[in-house]
Amino acid sequence: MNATAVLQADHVDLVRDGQAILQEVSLTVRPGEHWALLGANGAGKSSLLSLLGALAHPTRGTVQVLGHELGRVDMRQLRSYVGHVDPRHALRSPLKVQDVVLTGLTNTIERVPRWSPTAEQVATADRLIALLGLSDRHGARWPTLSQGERGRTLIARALMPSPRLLLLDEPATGLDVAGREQLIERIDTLQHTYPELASVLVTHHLEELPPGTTHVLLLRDGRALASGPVDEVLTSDQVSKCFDHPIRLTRADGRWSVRTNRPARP
Ligand SMILES: Nc1ncnc2c1ncn2[C@@H]1O[C@H](COP(=O)(O)OP(=O)(O)OP(=O)(O)O)[C@@H](O)[C@H]1O
Repeated sequence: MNATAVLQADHVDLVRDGQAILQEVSLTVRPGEHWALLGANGAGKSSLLSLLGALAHPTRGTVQVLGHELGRVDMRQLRSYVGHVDPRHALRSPLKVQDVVLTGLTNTIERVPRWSPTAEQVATADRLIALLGLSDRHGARWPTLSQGERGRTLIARALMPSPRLLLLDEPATGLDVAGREQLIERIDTLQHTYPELASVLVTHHLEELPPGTTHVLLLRDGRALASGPVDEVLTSDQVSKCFDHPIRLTRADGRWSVRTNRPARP
């Protein structure tokens, strides 16, 4: 593995029920890099993220997460070093925000009976709650949180064990425009606060890309269409091919927007 890489996938294939979901996908993520996995519905983004988060094994090829090759290490232990933010977080108890964030230390969804955090761990949780803009919701209970507040709580939770890698699976799905903007602002803040942290964010909306995105992998039908620094990969031409639609891509103040590229009217 590349000595400095946080993640390295080499020629990865993933087959499920006889169907090729990923083919020949390679990706190297280094500290401080912020990758976006972009592609249409069904392109294979979440499947790739599940390999990077040590939730599944590749059918062929190798995946190394934090220097450990999947298949040769205890996947459960490896998972505890990766901050994985899954919007389908199945919490049933009405835990307070602070308690939800603290479950990041036990890597469990519910609170572990008879486990209690140290004063230092509680202070870390409070610092992360503030970083994610949730100080005024500190004591609020999970069922009363808005979807945006839940998403930011889960990012704070994922950061509790000081991971070197943060995986974000469609973090802005279902958010209104204010919720989306607050999320992007907080992701921007945390990227500046932890300059060594690497991240991989899955989305199909280019408007949701944080301005700190450094690299992009465009996936189409399970294959990498293009991969590399954001300015080289995010072109109207390549994004049009990725989504199989004529797209005009523009960037302003570090953010992207897309329109259908219609021929000019005579
Ligand atoms: N366990 C599985 N068995 C069979 N097919 C699967 C399985 N998991 C995913 N697939 C298929 O693999 C393809 C890629 O799915 P995946 O969820 O990775 O795509 P995605 O790019 O994340 O899509 P979306 O943007 O809609 O979330 C889809 O066609 C999906 O139906």
